[in-house]
Amino acid sequence: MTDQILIFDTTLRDGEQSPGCSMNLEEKLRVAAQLEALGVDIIEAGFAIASDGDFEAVQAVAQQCQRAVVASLARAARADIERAAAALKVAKRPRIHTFIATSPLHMKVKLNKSPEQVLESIRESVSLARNLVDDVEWSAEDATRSEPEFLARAIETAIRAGARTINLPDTVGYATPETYGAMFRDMIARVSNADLAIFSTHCHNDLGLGVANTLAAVAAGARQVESTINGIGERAGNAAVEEIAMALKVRHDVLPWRTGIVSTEITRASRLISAVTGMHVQPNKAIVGANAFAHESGIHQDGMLKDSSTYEIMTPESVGQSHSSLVLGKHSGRAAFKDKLESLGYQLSDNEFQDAFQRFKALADAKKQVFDEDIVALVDDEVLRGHDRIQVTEVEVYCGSTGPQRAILTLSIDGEEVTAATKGNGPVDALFNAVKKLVPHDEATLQLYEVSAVTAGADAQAEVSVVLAENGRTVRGVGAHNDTLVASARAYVNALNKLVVKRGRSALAA
Ligand SMILES: CC(=O)SCCNC(=O)CCNC(=O)[C@H](O)C(C)(C)COP(=O)(O)OP(=O)(O)OC[C@H]1O[C@@H](n2cnc3c(N)ncnc32)[C@H](O)[C@@H]1OP(=O)(O)O
Ligand SMILES: CC(C)C(=O)C(=O)O
Repeated sequence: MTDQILIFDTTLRDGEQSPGCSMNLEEKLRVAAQLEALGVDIIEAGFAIASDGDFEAVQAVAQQCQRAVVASLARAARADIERAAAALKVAKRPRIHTFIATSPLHMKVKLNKSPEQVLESIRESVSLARNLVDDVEWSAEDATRSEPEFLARAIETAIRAGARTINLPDTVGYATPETYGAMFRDMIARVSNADLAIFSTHCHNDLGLGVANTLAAVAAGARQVESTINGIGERAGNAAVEEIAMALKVRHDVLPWRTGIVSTEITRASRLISAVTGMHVQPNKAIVGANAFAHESGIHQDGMLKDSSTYEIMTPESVGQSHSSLVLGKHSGRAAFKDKLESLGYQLSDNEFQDAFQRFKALADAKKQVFDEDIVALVDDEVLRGHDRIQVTEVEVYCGSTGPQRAILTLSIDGEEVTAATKGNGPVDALFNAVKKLVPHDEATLQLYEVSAVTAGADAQAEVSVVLAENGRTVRGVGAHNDTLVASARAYVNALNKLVVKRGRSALAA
């Protein structure tokens, strides 16, 4: 038995059955082009009878595809099969994929047919399809809830009628790896003409087992797998092609099968599907999630900096991503912080580094994500005020709709702490009055007070600029903090320090 697994991509058919994921013709053509670049073997382009739009899409994809087989789905009904054949007329390699349910529940309740009538439908539909195209796939819908005895008879009938691919879907995601693998082993052994067909998997993710079930079926002899990009599909979705392909690649030691998937095209395919369907990939999704190659915790980041194989079982490049990322947050340690500072062009002394790290940890505690701009603001702020004689130690502000607003400010002046409580017309005014009370500078006037956010988000750091003028001297102070008022106090005091320097080294008062 070959070790090559055919990849049947049904993003354009079952994937499109995800609520809200309809794609227009132009989008389907772009997706089909990317699926060919990705190296899938069969593209299920749609369900030709479903609508004129679906017919046109199947036809256009069939016309465009150069290498992949193009399939259309069809019920066990003459009109469906003839419509599929018509849409596929222009295909280089057409396939009709016809299906009917084989479980007692579906046959009785949904189809209102006896098992014998279903067998007759299989005979008729597959024969008709075979008269129209050479390549016919037959699916036993709800195979995993079908009686094994009857399922085997149905498969035998489909193969005898000319189907060369037999798909045994877990339509409602009910199987487990053990039961799904056992079903394939059982059918391949039991069906007398099984050797004439390729057996195929089609797994839904209702219990989150789609990929595990697919791999179990491959181990049991399936040689085609049906899946979708990003795992989109009816209800909880289908098995994700990128997960299957990478599992086979990364764990080839225990999963000794190959696919034609060009893994470096995976990320491009995933992003295209997200863009055209508007269905975003969850960040922690395997292979293609935004966090799949992102590391936040210090111990992992330290390991990654020493050797990426400590915490990555595949490289981001192997799935088409440019690099891993070390995301700075409250779990990060010194190694990652130092690496980030170096990449931003900073060379700090040991003391400066330790101070900056303390402040980074405090910021990370208060903020969900620390961006590069935050680090720049934080370090610049630290370096700027490192030698200031007047430092902001503590800020407390009481504000609200009923004034006057009040501030309690503690400054350290040449190492000595002093505190003042003041009122003002607004919290910033109250704060600046406190500075004036602690370090009188009556001749200085505030020329500018400006606040901007360092990054996006309600928890962004504020960067404040203050310009003070005194007797023809103008100085600008800046301050950054995730509390705008603390940033304001720092900016004002930074400007004041510069004024003191301009006055002459020892003169705190004008
Ligand atoms: C497991 C799967 O994913 S199967 C694919 C599911 N995908 C889709 O259904 C998307 C496209 N579907 C459609 O556009 C429409 O359902 C159509 C055009 C196929 C059919 O539309 P309608 O004729 O209005 O029928 P409707 O959808 O209401 O009901 C389905 C009919 O198909 C019958 N049917 C279901 N499966 C099959 C089958 N494999 N073979 C034959 N008949 C079937 C049902 O018994 C029902 O027949 P009834 O009307 O005599 O009771
Ligand atoms: C039509 C078949 C292949 C299907 O989509 C399913 O059973 O889930």
